Amino acid sequence: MDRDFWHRKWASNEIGFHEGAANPLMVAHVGRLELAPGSRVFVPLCGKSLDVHWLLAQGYRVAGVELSQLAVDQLFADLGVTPEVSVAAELLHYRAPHIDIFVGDLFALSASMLGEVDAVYDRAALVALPEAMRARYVVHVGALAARAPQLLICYQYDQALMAGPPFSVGNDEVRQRYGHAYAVTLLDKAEVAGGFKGRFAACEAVWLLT
Ligand SMILES: C[S@@+](CC[C@H](N)C(=O)[O-])C[C@H]1O[C@@H](n2cnc3c(N)ncnc32)[C@H](O)[C@@H]1O
Repeated sequence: MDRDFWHRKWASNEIGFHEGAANPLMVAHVGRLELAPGSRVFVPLCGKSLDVHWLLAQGYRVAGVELSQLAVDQLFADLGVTPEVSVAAELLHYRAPHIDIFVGDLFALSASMLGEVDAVYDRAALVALPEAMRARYVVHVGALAARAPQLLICYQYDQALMAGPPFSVGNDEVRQRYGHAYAVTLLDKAEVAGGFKGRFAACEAVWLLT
C-alpha cells in the first residue's frame, strides 16, 4: 500500500476500518498490559480511532502516528481539543495535554521524537500493511517502543478470498515475526459479526507480546 492509497481513502471517506466504538477486544484485554495510571500508550497508524478516546478516558497518555493529516484533524475535532502543531523533522507533531500525534510516515518517526513508551496498542496497523512491509514495521515499532509490551489485534481469514487490506495475519506469522523478541500469548479470538463485507468468515485475534 503506498501513501497515496491511504490519502485517497481518507479524502473519499472510504474508512470502513474506522469503528464506531472502542474496540471490544481492546477494552476486554488491555488490563493484561498491567499499565500504571498515566502510562503512555503508543498507537501506530492510529487513524481517528475511538480507541484513542477510550485510552485517554482511562487516564492513560497516548502517542500516535498517522499518515493522514485529515484523519488527525478529525481525531482532535472529535476529542474537542485544539492541538499545538509544530514541525518535527519530516513529520508534524500535534500536541495537547496527555496526547501527542505525529502526522506522517511511521518510518520517519524516531524513538527520540516519540519519547518514552510504556506499551504499544496495534489494531488494524500490522494488518494494514502488505507482507513485504510487515517485517520492517515489526522491527521499527519494536525499536520505537524498546521493550514495552504490546497488545496486538489481527484479522484472520482466507487470504485467497480478498486481496486486502486488511491482510490476514495468522498465528504462525505472529509467532514468527514477534517470537524472537517477545513472549507471545494468544489471549482471545472473536468472529467478525456478519463476516467481511457480509461475504466470508473472518475473526479478530488478540495477542499479548511481553
Ligand atoms: C486500517 S487503518 C487503521 C486505523 C486505526 N488503527 C483504527 O483502528 O481505526 C490504517 C491507517 O494507517 C495509516 N497508515 C498507513 N500507512 C502508514 C504509514 N506508513 N505511516 C503512518 N500511517 C500509515 C492509514 O492512513 C490508515 O489511517
